[in-house]
Amino acid sequence: MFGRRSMADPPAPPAIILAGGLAQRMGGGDKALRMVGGRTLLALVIDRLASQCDILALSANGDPARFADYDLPVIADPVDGFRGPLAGVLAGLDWVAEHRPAARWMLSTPADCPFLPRDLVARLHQARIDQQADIAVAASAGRSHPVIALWPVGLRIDLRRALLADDIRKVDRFTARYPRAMAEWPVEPADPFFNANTPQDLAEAEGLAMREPD
Ligand SMILES: Nc1nc2c(ncn2[C@@H]2O[C@H](COP(=O)(O)OP(=O)(O)OP(=O)(O)O)[C@@H](O)[C@H]2O)c(=O)[nH]1
Ligand SMILES: [Mg+2]
Repeated sequence: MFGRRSMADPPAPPAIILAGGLAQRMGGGDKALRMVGGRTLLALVIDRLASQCDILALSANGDPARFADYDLPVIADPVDGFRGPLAGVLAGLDWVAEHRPAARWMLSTPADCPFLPRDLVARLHQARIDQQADIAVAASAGRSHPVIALWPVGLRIDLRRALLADDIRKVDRFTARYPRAMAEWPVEPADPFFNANTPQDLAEAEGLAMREPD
């Protein structure tokens, strides 16, 4: 029947906000704590995700005290020596398996996308169901955003092996091994996946934030 799902809506997933990178293009330090419109990127991401997710956790290394204002669990990357967003995804999946054992899915997003869509989880789940895929990835303007994705928690076993044994670092290279759904968002009036990599991007985000309704 049109407009009706064959299954009950999946419960809101836990989400991991990736903030464990070196932010080299930003000049180093914590990109997540850089300001846009008087608020940190992290605060803006939390605002976008809180109503869509069961619990939020932050993927970051070093002293967690610098994130104390946000009242989130802070999860360090595994110490096996691999780096990159997949290390944060794996740490997140392991954390979810331990702390949310009933959860089947986990959302990942970067900490530097301040305008994430409010229907991110709903549309990723729908894409996964419609396209009969294991992983759902966000896209805009015909480009996928590999770290903005819905992951099955059970994939952590394969992911650990891919990182340790196969030396896989690129998110795309790993997810390409599985049936993968894409959910595309419109870029008008603005790309919801705008991400801030450089100080110039922060200045651009200021302008975009002023046009946002909230
Ligand atoms: N947990 C974790 N997250 C990472 C790691 N590397 C990148 N990320 C996160 O993945 C997301 C996308 O990465 P980038 O936009 O390249 O961020 P970045 O690596 O900090 O920035 P650059 O050094 O300028 O490339 C960001 O939210 C990063 O914080 C990592 O080694 N561990
Ligand atoms: Mg990087």
